[in-house]
Amino acid sequence: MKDRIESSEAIFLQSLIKKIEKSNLDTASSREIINSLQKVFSELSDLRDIGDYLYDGLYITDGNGKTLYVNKAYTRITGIRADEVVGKYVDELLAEGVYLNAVTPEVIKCKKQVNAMGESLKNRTKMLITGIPVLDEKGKVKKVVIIDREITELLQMKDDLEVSQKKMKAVEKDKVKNALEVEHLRKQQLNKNMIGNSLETQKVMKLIRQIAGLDVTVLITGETGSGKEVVSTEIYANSSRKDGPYIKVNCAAIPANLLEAELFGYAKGAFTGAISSGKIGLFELADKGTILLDEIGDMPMELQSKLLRVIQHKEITRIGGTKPIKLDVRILSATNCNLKDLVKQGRFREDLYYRLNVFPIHIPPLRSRIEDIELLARHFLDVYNSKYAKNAIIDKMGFGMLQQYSWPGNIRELQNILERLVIISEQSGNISNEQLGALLNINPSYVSDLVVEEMGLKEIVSNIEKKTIERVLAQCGSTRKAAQILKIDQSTIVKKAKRLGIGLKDEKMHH
Ligand SMILES: Nc1ncnc2c1ncn2[C@@H]1O[C@H](COP(=O)(O)OP(=O)(O)OP(=O)(O)O)[C@@H](O)[C@H]1O
Repeated sequence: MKDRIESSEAIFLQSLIKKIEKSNLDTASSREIINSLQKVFSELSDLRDIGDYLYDGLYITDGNGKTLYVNKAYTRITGIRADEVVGKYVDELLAEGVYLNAVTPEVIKCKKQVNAMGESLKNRTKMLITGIPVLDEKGKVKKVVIIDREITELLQMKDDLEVSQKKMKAVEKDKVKNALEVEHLRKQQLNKNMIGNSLETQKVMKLIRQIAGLDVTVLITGETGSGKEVVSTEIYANSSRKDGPYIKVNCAAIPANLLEAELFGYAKGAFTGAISSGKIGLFELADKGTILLDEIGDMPMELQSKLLRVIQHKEITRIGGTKPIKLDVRILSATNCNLKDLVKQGRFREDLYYRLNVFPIHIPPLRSRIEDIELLARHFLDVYNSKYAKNAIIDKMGFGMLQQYSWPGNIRELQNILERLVIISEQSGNISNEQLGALLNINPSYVSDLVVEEMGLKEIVSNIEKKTIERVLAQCGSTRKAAQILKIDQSTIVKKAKRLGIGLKDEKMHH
């Protein structure tokens, strides 16, 4: 430690001793001088201690760049010990390669404060270097004080900050992307027009157009899967509330004991186990918008009374709450039950039935709007072909079979069957009538009246001939064997194949 200021102390001491020797002083004066020398010593070591307490590195040179002092922090930051530099000129140290560059020469040259960024060659610590000149009364540089501030951590923090800022930006971007996707899906859902060109569907569409804009309560009835939710969405999408919320509640899917809390919410501390802050109900969520109460026939009696009050007073009270909350909600309800029958059986409140049934829309079952079937089937073929990257095709007879089926599950069932057909379809794209028949559980050879009307006997026979020859050829692999099975000449098979457009490529290859 002593080394660090040894040279400057030594010079100072030597000059003092010389002075004592030159001036023949008596012992008392000598003692006095020695006393003051000791005082200076102690002050110097005090200064040294103070320097060692500093957190920043301190490097002091004289006006010629000769290193006089470095503190402990300097060694900590740069990894350079005091004895490696004290007493040496900065130029010397640069030549030795202890430093790659230094600010001291620059400070001496311009006599001004110099700031620079540096990096220790020993331990790669990054630092901010400030060089300050100490000038004498003539303006000459007496000392240069260099302060080294370690900034590795600071730079690391800056890097970390940049990384987290980037992450935050990515999250923000994702949020925007997701919001756009949700909006896109919402629009897609809303724009998903009802498909159907039958007279019955056209009638339903006309009703929707008539009442969508009026704030009337609508009861939508129809068999399961017939499109009640589709109709409800169409009403909402074409109403003045289309920018407000659209809440769908399936009254049959929520257990009866939870339905009340779901619909009306509950107040703070309403019951043990409830969220202490209370819970907003679906009616409140639907404020300024539309609520669809699906499967309304499954609503428990006690809730029916509460719903009636909501409709009459246009306000709700949360469970356990005292304050009624005013609401502006359009109510649409849907059911596949006959509500009138339920009223007769005492399972549905008559007053509520009339309140809900202000405007009824009934959707006929799919089997009674046969004209819609091909259009819907083509639509679902497109949807699932693109979903599964397939090219499934249904021929005229196939459509005939679809029209023949009774569709107890209505459009949902048609949609499911089409999805399964696309999944099992071969690469060639053709869906065989056997496959279709197996899925519908009907005999494929059965020809519907509609097919008869549309195709005529000749085409029906050709069709059956083609399908049969194709199937037998696929089974036995040669025209010769197929001829045996079908009990006709081989040449007839070849001729028919040519006429009906049946490829015999595989067989040629076998020969
Ligand atoms: N006219 C239509 N055009 C296109 N798709 C339709 C049509 N009607 C119904 N669908 C489709 O059929 C499926 C069943 O329709 P939806 O859910 O509206 O029936 P639902 O009567 O509400 O059924 P549930 O009685 O089970 O509640 C849905 O996937 C829907 O998109």
